[in-house]
Amino acid sequence: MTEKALRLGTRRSKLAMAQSGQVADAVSQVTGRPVELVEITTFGDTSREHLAQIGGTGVFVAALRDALLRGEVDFAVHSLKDLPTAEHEGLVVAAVPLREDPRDVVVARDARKLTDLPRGARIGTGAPRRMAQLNAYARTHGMEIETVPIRGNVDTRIGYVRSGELDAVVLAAAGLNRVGRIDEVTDFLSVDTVLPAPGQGALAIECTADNAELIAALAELDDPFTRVAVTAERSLLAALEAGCSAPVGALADLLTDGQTVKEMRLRGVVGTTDGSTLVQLSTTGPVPETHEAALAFGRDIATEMLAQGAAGLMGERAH
Ligand SMILES: NCc1[nH]cc(CCC(=O)O)c1CC(=O)O
Repeated sequence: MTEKALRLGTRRSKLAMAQSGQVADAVSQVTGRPVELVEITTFGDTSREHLAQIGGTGVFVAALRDALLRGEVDFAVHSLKDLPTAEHEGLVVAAVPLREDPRDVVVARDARKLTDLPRGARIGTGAPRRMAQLNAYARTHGMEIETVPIRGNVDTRIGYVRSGELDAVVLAAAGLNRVGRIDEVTDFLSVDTVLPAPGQGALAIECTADNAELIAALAELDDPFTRVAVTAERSLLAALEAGCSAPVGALADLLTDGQTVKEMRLRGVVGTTDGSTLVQLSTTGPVPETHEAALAFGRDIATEMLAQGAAGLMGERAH
């Protein structure tokens, strides 16, 4: 006798299907139940407009959440960096699994690294955060680059390089890993060069708040430090009142002394897309032991960033 399958709501994109498939296997293991993928089309999948022009956060997320709240699916998997920072009534993030590589990477023609792209190289990215930091890096390293706004799935974006239309594109390592194309990376960008988006590389497994049994089972897939880190990063983002398409980077990591964990470091950056101005900050402190403490960690650095003029740099975010 087989138990009733759990329904996992997922977008249809290759990346969403890959990460949903991986989570489905893990959930099947901890619950002992089969997991069935239910495809849901989102506004983000059908809109031809640039994400930055759509403006609002979470365009990919809304349809999945509607399906959860209507009871059409039992849980959903989101890329944490695409999840709005505000909590959603009636839903809970039941697990944040261990984060994978948070870095941004370059896929360039002729196996080039960022530093050996030709003068005037055209680099594709739709993210103001990436534009701001790439342009800032170019300015301070005597490079001439042109950032070109693009969007689309991994295949489309890498396609611009293969067709010769662009010299390089910048993507998240985690996404390429999940769709099995990490071998095409020609440069892993140091987070000192490009700080990733808050939550990049991490997933959120969400279900309805009344599903106690599933919440308890999913808790086994939670990685406590990843959750603390992304909570602090997202709190920074929220305190800057910036959305997912804002030019904000943030990354929390652990500072260790040999084997002993000493402190948590949280780095944040915000800038203008032309890279002429960046506000960058880094703070360290005791690893937060509560959700509240993780939120405060992010809020505090955001306050400092605002004091250094961060707000004025985000005026361009809406359109
Ligand atoms: N912006 C879209 C997006 N949302 C999540 C990922 C994959 C990486 C992740 O889960 O953090 C990507 C692709 C990318 O930025 O290259």
